[in-house]
Amino acid sequence: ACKGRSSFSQTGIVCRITRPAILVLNQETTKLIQKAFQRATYPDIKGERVILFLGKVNYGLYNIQISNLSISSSQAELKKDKSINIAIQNVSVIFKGTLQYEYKGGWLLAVHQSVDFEIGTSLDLQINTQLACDGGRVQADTSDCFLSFHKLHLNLHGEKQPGWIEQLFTDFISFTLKLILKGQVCKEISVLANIMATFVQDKAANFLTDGDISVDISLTRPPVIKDSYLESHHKGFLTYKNQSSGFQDSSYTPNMLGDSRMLYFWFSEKVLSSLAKAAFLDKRLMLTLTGNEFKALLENKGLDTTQDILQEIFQGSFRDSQVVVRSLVAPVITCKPEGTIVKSSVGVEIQLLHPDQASTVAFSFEEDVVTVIQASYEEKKLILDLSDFQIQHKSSRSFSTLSTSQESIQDFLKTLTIMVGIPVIISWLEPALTTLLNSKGLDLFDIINPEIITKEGYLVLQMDFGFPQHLLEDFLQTII
Ligand SMILES: CCc1cc(Oc2ccnc(N(Cc3cccc(OC(F)(F)C(F)F)c3)C[C@@H](O)C(F)(F)F)n2)ccc1Cl
Repeated sequence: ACKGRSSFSQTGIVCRITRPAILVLNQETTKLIQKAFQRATYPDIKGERVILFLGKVNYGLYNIQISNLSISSSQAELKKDKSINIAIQNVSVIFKGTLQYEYKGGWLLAVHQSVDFEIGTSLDLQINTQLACDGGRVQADTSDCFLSFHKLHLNLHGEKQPGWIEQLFTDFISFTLKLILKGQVCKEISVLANIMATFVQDKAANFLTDGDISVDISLTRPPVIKDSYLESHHKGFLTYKNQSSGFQDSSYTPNMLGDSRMLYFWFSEKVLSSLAKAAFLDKRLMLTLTGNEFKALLENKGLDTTQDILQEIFQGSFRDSQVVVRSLVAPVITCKPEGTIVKSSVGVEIQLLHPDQASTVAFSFEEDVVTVIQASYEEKKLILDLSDFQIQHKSSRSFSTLSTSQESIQDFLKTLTIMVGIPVIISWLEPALTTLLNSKGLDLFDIINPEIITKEGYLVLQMDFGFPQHLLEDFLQTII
């Protein structure tokens, strides 16, 4: 994935992160930069110089460590078709270590000194991050990384040291130290950036996997960076029991998403349909009600449970029976401005339970159902509203003679499907999907005013968010 031509045609999902989101995410940049400084290792700096009147002096700065680090502020901005530029001001660091030097004094005199030092520095950092695609995964390239030093000041402990040390530090050591700092800190930043990219990729992949069902989120092209947003394009193919099924979808265009909300997710209806298909194949689209639950549902919809037809089907007792509702085919999902349209064929079986005998089917019927659903997400719960429906009676079979006429049976079943069938399926789906999303940790995110919008052929999730502290803590744990 990703090598060569940009294949819009394979894109099933697009994630767009806009400038307002970058500003929120930037709040935590300083923590990551601190981590980079702390992780960096600072090698010893050794050398020898000929010093006037002293001859050849061997010196070395050993065990250089950070003793104090503070960062004042950072800015992040998007550079169209180029990079995410992060500028960090006034990083002030204090390094400590031991300076050792020796030289041959007069003909016998050899001087060997070791003195603790502190080096105070203050610098600015500029990281121009480019996003690329590497084997279908997001890769962050932070090689365009540089430091500019405001000050570099050596402070030697103990009694007054000879002036030539200060000179040596100013002329030479500070130059070497700057090189080392730039090399080590920029290397750590690159390491952290790629650990972060991997972390998000893996978290995202986990988010879109449940049991044998998963969505292939490999990139179909390198992430795109514009002035007001950046976005990644993903296949969105379904993988069920390791069988991947693709689709051709060339419908995404950038103007389908805005840039006023922080986060946008674009889903092709084909992705939704293939998820429904996987759920069907995975035998998830069925639910069983006890006779009493069914009776209670009828009652709270005001249906008369004593009418003949029910008495005949249930043979007088709801108690020893159960109602199995299931999808007979993979539902087909399409998106329209009115909502998400779900076309499916529903089978209902009324089974009589006999003590220590197999249950028998007393009655069964099938209906072709088309429903228009509007989804929303409030208080960390998914809400599915039925905005329209169509029912086509397909067939019904009774395993005992019914006195009621075929005509009125069909009417009754239609009413049953409308009044009970569809509502019970929706009120089962809502918590089931909410539970699934929360099992992935969605409820941990601070999602602000999420909107679920359907248009011709696609669905858009758009939202603002509070910084996912839990995610950063998770991430910082993964890096020692
Ligand atoms: C879970 C959201 C999601 C991630 C996808 O895959 C990836 C893979 C790599 N990077 C991304 N980015 C988008 C993104 C935005 C918000 C959250 C998020 O994941 C997460 F942080 F919530 C994770 F913990 F689940 C991922 C980033 C990509 O757009 C960029 F910026 F790197 F180019 N998405 C594909 C679809 C969906 Cl719905």
